[in-house]
Order: sequence, then C-alpha cells, then structure tokens
Amino acid sequence: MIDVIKGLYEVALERKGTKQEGSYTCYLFEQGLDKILKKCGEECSEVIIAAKNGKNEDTANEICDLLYHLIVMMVESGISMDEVEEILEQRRQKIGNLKKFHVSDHES
Ligand SMILES: N=c1c2ncn([C@@H]3O[C@H](COP(=O)(O)OP(=O)(O)OP(=O)(O)O)[C@@H](O)[C@H]3O)c2ncn1[C@@H]1O[C@H](COP(=O)(O)O)[C@@H](O)[C@H]1O
Repeated sequence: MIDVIKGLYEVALERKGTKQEGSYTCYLFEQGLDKILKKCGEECSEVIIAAKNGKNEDTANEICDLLYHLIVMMVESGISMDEVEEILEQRRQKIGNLKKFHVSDHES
C-alpha cells in the first residue's frame, strides 16, 4: 500500500509542477488550500458516514477519496512523504500509549 500512496504523491507533485488539461488534481491546486481543506473535510465526513452504514466496500472507496485529498493537501503544504513516514516510524517504536484518563473515560 505504501508504494501506491507514494506513487500517488509523485503524481500530485507532478501535477503541482505542470498544468495538465482535464486534471482534477491541477484543478484543486488552482483553487488553492482552502478548497483542498474543504474537500478533506467532506471526504472525512463521508468516511464516517460510510463506516457507520457498515458497507465496507463503500467505506474503502471513501477512504481512497480521503487519502487522495490528504496527499494533495500535503503537496500543497510542502509536507513530504518522508516527514510523515518518519513520525509513523517513531511511533511504531512506542507501545502502551493508552493514557490513564482514557481508561477512566471508558469506565465512566
Ligand atoms: N486518486 C484520485 C482521486 N480520487 C478521487 N478523485 C476525484 O475527486 C473528485 C471527488 O469527487 P466529488 O464528487 O467529491 O467532487 P466534485 O464534485 O467532482 O468536485 P468539487 O467541485 O467538489 O471539487 C472526483 O472528481 C474524483 O475523480 C481523484 N482524482 C485523481 N486521483 C489520482 O490522481 C491521478 C491524476 O488525476 P488527474 O489529476 O485528474 O489527472 C489519477 O490517476 C489518480 O491516481
């Protein structure tokens, strides 16, 4: 999966650098960060609704929409894949992340 995501990031970077006729990614970059963030918000809500509806195929599709728009947002904001990967890798070293207040929230 990480290779597909990295590939998508590369395509988005390319679209940011070179305008291409009929490209939805170029359209998003032209519209700017606010539009991209709006789409991230919409797609996030659609993931939640699909998950709540319990149809995994629909949810998986919405997750793909969200991932795509997050990647466009990363490119627009200048956040690299390596940056995110490094944070995920650091977190992977840590276990036992449940905080005490989470436990008491759960119990109450
Ligand atoms: N993964 C995606 C991807 N996921 C979703 N979408 C588009 O995201 C849009 C979301 O649909 P919506 O109905 O929410 O939005 P809309 O009404 O079409 O547009 P808005 O006016 O709301 O912005 C659709 O047009 C989808 O086609 C994507 N568009 C592009 N990609 C990838 O980007 C690559 C380059 O695409 P182009 O930039 O179009 O060449 C493609 O090969 C894909 O790999």
